[in-house]
Amino acid sequence: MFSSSTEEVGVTPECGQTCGVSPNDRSGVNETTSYGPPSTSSSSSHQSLREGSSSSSHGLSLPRMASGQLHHSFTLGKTSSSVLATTSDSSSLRSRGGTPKLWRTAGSAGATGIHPARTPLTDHTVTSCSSATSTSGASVIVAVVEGRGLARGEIGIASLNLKCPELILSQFADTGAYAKVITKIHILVPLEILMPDTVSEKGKGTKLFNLITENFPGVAFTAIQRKYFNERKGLEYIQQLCAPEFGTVLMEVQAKYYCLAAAAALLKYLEFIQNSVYASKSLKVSFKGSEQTAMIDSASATNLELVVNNRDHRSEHTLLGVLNHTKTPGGARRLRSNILEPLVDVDTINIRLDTIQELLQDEELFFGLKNAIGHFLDIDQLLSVLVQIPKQETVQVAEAKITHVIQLKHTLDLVPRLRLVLKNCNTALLKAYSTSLEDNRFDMMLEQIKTVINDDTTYLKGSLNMRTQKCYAVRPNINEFLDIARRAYTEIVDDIAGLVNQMGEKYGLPMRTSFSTARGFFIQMKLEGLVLPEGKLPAEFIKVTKHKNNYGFTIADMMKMNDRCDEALREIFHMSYVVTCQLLGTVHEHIHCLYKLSDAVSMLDMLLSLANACTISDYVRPEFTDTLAIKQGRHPILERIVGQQPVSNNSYISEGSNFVIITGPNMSGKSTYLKQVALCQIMAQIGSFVPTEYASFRVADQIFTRIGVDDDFETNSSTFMLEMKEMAYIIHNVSDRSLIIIDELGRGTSAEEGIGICHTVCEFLLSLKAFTLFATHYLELCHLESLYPNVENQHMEVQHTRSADTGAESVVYTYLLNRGCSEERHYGLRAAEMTALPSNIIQEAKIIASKVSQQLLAKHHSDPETQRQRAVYHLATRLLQTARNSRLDPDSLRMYLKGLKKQYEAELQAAEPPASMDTEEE
Ligand SMILES: Nc1ncnc2c1ncn2[C@@H]1O[C@H](COP(=O)(O)OP(=O)(O)OP(=O)(O)O)[C@@H](O)[C@H]1O
Repeated sequence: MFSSSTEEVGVTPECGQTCGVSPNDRSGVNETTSYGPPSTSSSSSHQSLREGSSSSSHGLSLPRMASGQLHHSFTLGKTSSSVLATTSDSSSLRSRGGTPKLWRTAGSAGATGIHPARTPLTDHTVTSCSSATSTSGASVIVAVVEGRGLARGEIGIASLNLKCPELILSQFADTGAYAKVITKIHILVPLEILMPDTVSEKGKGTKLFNLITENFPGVAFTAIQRKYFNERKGLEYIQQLCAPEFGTVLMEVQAKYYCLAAAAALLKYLEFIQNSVYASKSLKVSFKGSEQTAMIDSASATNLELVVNNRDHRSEHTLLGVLNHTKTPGGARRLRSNILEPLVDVDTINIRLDTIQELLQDEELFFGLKNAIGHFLDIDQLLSVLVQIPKQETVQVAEAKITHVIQLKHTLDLVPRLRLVLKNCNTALLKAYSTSLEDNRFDMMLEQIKTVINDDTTYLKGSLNMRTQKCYAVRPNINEFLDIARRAYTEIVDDIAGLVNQMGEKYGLPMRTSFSTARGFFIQMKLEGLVLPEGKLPAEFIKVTKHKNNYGFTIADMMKMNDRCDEALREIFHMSYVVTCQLLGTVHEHIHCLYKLSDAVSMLDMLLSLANACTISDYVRPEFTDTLAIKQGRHPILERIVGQQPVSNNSYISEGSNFVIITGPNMSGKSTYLKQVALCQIMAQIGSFVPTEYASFRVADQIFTRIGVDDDFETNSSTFMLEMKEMAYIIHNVSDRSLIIIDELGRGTSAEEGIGICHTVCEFLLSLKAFTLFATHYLELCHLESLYPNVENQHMEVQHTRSADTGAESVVYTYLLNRGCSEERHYGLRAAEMTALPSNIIQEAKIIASKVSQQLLAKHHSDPETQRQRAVYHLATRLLQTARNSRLDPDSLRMYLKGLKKQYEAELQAAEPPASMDTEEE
């Protein structure tokens, strides 16, 4: 069967030379006439390559991490139910039976919560992961360790992306629901999680372990002996592996024992599972505390559909989908991680906004940059493979190495173009990137590469194209045997084209040569208008497949030629590998400048993407003040879904009015409005323009949401428990600079209890300076506005129309937000009227509902505690205003305060029982 990667070579029966592999295409290859003796014996070196000989025999001069670290590869699918004997040296970590002693996996996932199934981490896993957003594309291994005893709650995390050679460390305090750990791991999209084996001793897991296995059921979990979580070893590893330009991280982490311990276990584990080790001084190591970014817990990220759509995981109706116009995998990854962890530093945000503004104003720069960036490959992934030293040398490794050199050349070839585009830019960030790209290491590497690799060798899409590039990558006259092998290869390819010609003529059929990685060369024929001799395919056509509108097949001679072709290629790749290894050895010392390039390309790609989003819809540059003020804000995802501008709304939240209660009937747009505010806030904090006419934000250090899940997939009790857990998390973690979105709290229980919970939660949040938007169906909560000066009631307006024919009333949703509490009553019953419920039931329900609400209202107004609270808050507000505005002299102020005291006493007397005056006297 033909895969979609099947390529047509374009060889027509009359043009056998157009396979793209003709020697005429490669200047110089055919000109080689004298072949001196080989520098190494062709047969012996070839043999050693197959057998996985030591790299030194091929002159591979990349430094190894340490001697004695050439471990055997092993099968990861195997599990061991017991911890093998422990010894300290690394060689003893190797299992005699093939399973290393470093880790253990539980015998049964059910009993312990350990998931024994692990995804083998092979080269294939590394290279086949391409999605930046889905878990299927996961390539990050995370090690997590928690302090014990008094240090419980102190968490150390180390993670390494197999596609990006950056070791990220973090350490922070996290107790209770361990929301920070869970959120951090969610953001990393792990392929595998490592923890010390002590987290699940005797079948009983620690709270953190249970939470992690519950939250990441599809992620492989591996328990590693606790002794490998060794901070001293972690520090040694980092000293050994960290690239010099990131050396300052050592100062940051040297006393952060838990993240160092996690790093030790992670790096030791990676040594075993990957068939390679990281070269010395090659890794980017960074410490990411939680203070530089705003914290968005994973439930909130899900509620707001930041990177995944809740209904359809493949849908692009997410904030990432709206903003993602990136051209490179690195850019997409950066955008995703920024959305999940927006910035908190206003200066950095403004620098990004300046850049976007410049990109929007300067069309030439915008398109120039877009073109330059669009050709870059995944530089992180390239770096990752370049800084790893394979422990085995196989034909695949050799072929991959040549590809990496071609990719490196392709990448470096693009640098001058990028420099040129950035040359005349004005804003700080673009200037900084322009300066950082002036680094002459890029040119030095390219010069060195060009001494060995052909000038026109470049990265191309398509398996045959790349095969050709690899085949002719090394310049002629560098290795005589290579030139001979290439000549042989070219001849075989020409023979194949000739054979297809002959076959076409023999049977009078329109055949053409095709190529796919799986089949090699084969023959293709269009089904359309095909008249077969004797109505069937000739018997010598074998391995026939039918795909779409084509027959694919081969013949015995062609299969033999394919074998000869492969043999010639093996020779070519082997000899090219030796040359490219030597080349990489010489450029290796400069390779770290690619970290700079990767940073520049991913950031520029992300900013271009954000600028691009502004050209699709009308976005404006946000400001940062102490107030959240939005004029005509729109929901960015809804706008994308409906394809036209949704109804826009204003928002205003300030310190003096930091709690907004939003009421309105079902379907009136409350949830949409709440999410819109949070999404605009996040967009602004990643440095994006926002879908409004004007917007000012107060930087939020945390964004919390409590948004109801769909009733149909949660039972009432579990909905309620979830609500309570989410609220508990908010209450424990909220700060004065948080943004909180709460939608329909307390609906998973009785109305009375629901109102009680909402009331108490509101009062707690009202004591903070956090900005809160609280949507509810409990109209009783609107009275908080009269009790607290910082509460403001708003409602979603609806209109009623009556049909002239039937007299039936219907509701028109305006989606407009207005001041005050909703006037709508019993809208739930009105919604029920539209269903098949019998009318007598609805009438009865209306009567009961009206009685209950009258009783509740009367009870509330006569409640002494409510009156006392009202008096206290009136006094507090007046005192606050006086303190702020007063220019009174001391005597007048005293008189004024006495007056206030009398007024307060009078208000208190109206409430029963009388309250003590102690507090007020003070
Ligand atoms: N500003 C808007 N402009 C256009 N359409 C909107 C707007 N806001 C909401 N809608 C539409 O109305 C639908 C219902 O909105 P939403 O779910 O926000 O209502 P709600 O008041 O939260 O309802 P409920 O109380 O039942 O949860 C949305 O799915 C959306 O299609």
